[in-house]
This record gives sequence, C-alpha cells and structure tokens, in this order.
Amino acid sequence: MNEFENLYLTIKDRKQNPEAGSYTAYLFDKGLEKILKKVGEEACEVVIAAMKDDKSEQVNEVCDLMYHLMVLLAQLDIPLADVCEELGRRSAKTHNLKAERKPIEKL
Ligand SMILES: N=c1c2ncn([C@@H]3O[C@H](COP(=O)(O)OP(=O)(O)OP(=O)(O)O)[C@@H](O)[C@H]3O)c2ncn1[C@@H]1O[C@H](COP(=O)(O)O)[C@@H](O)[C@H]1O
Repeated sequence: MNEFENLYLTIKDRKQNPEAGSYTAYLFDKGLEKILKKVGEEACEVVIAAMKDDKSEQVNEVCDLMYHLMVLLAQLDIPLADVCEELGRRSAKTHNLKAERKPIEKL
C-alpha cells in the first residue's frame, strides 16, 4: 500500500469514527463548505510557494493540498481507486494513441 492509499484509509476512518483532537474529524464535522474553502486556500498556497525558491516549502504546500483533496474525495464518497482508474484510462489512451501514430510517423 502506498502513502496515498494509507492516508486515504486513515481519512475515511476519521469520517466513520471521529476522534477527539483529529483535524480531519473537525473538517468532516464542519462539512463540505469548509472543506472546499480549505482546498481553495491550499491551492493558492501552492501557487504562492511555486513562485519562491524553496523546494521544501513547495513540497509541504503540495502535501497540504493533496491531503485536503483527499478529504474532499472522502466527503463526496469517491473512492481513491476511481481517481487512479481514470488516470490509468487516460494514460492507456495516450499510449495507445502514440502506438497507433507510430506507423504513420514512420511512413
Ligand atoms: N496529512 C495531514 C495533513 N496535512 C495538513 N493537515 C492539517 O491541515 C491544517 C492546515 O493548516 P492551516 O493553517 O491552513 O489550517 P488551520 O488554521 O490549522 O485550520 P483552519 O482554522 O483553517 O480550519 C493544519 O492543521 C495541518 O495539521 C493535516 N492533517 C492531518 N493529516 C494526516 O491525516 C491523518 C489523520 O490525522 P488527524 O486528523 O490529525 O487524526 C494523519 O495521517 C495525518 O498525518
């Protein structure tokens, strides 16, 4: 299991079994509007960090955004696997298109 799957499982568990002191449980308690606000804020913070010359800050901000996006997925009851499958479909499509194009390019 990779870090994304692991984190998503923890997030889903916090939704089903809220723990006192858990920030994730706090977000689910506040609801969709709060989660959307956080996703927007964190996306802006990624943009701001990307304009600075600090890789560590950039990685930290991307992690914050990814975490909040996963909270949003859980709030919407979208399995992480659905996102992975869609990415896989896009990737397969791209590779198939490239494979189809190759013989034409060789002519
Ligand atoms: N990956 C994260 C993670 N990334 C960011 N954050 C929290 O996101 C918040 C972002 O900071 P901000 O200053 O923008 O927000 P804030 O002022 O604290 O909160 P608001 O008042 O804006 O709601 C911080 O409180 C961080 O702790 C996270 N909180 C939890 N996790 C993971 O989620 C899992 C469950 O953790 P708990 O929710 O603590 O049980 C664990 O694996 C954690 O590592």
